Amino acid sequence: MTTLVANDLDLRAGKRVLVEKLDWTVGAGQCWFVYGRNGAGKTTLLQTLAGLRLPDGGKIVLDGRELSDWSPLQLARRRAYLPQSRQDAFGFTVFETVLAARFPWRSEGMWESSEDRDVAAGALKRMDVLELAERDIRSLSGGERQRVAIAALLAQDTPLMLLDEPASALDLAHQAGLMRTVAGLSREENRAVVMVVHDLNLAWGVASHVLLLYGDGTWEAGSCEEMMVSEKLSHCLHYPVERVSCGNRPVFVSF
Ligand SMILES: Nc1ncnc2c1ncn2[C@@H]1O[C@H](COP(=O)(O)OP(=O)(O)OP(=O)(O)O)[C@@H](O)[C@H]1O
Repeated sequence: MTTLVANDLDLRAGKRVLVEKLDWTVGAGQCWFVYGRNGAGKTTLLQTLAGLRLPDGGKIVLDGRELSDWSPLQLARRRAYLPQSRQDAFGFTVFETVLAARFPWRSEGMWESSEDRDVAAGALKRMDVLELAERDIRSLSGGERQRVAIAALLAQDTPLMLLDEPASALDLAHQAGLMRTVAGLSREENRAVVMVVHDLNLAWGVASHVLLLYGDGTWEAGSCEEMMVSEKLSHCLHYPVERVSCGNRPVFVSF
């Protein structure tokens, strides 16, 4: 059962305080959405949670051990991180790209096992890109490339998943499919998920919790029901957001 704890966490960028004294726990089976306007510090937070950047104060503890005490290999088996953007310098195939995410699990030598190949193929299928397996990664559209990147994250098969704007390049149907996948990962597979998304309507029904970053160091964290209310969202996004009812679910609108 994985647990990620931010303890008195400070994040800064130059002279700006992005996050101050964040005390926050992400548990197995929880799905956290992180909201904030551009520059609020969402990516900085995810990079810090992934262990790719040191905190400016406080600490992050994963499964009882401070993040900086984990070896890169141990960490790669515990958490997967989807960055906001990526560049492909080499002409690997889609399948090779996803297979590379299995590297932390290769027990002996450099060669992948049949299990690694099965997991990679399963992740590609789950993201609806299996038919692209033999294509040069550089030939994909933006949305296809994004789905392959998410497949690589799934293939890494970690109890903690950190995703930075995974839905940004996806069409409506694939956004919905991604949200179903994420909901399944947290609810059925008991993974801990932290996700940055700008679309408020994608969160409902998928997120169990929401972290609001107000951009001046302050923050609020709580259940989806508590956090996703007009007043808090409008304050967080510096733009009026109305929560209205549509059938039996709320919809978030702004003009
Ligand atoms: N090396 C740096 N020096 C100064 N400022 C920086 C540096 N790196 C990041 N920043 C600033 O830190 C702030 C937070 O950046 P971050 O990428 O975390 O924001 P974000 O909430 O993810 O934004 P977006 O929604 O645009 O992706 C931004 O204002 C950014 O310009």
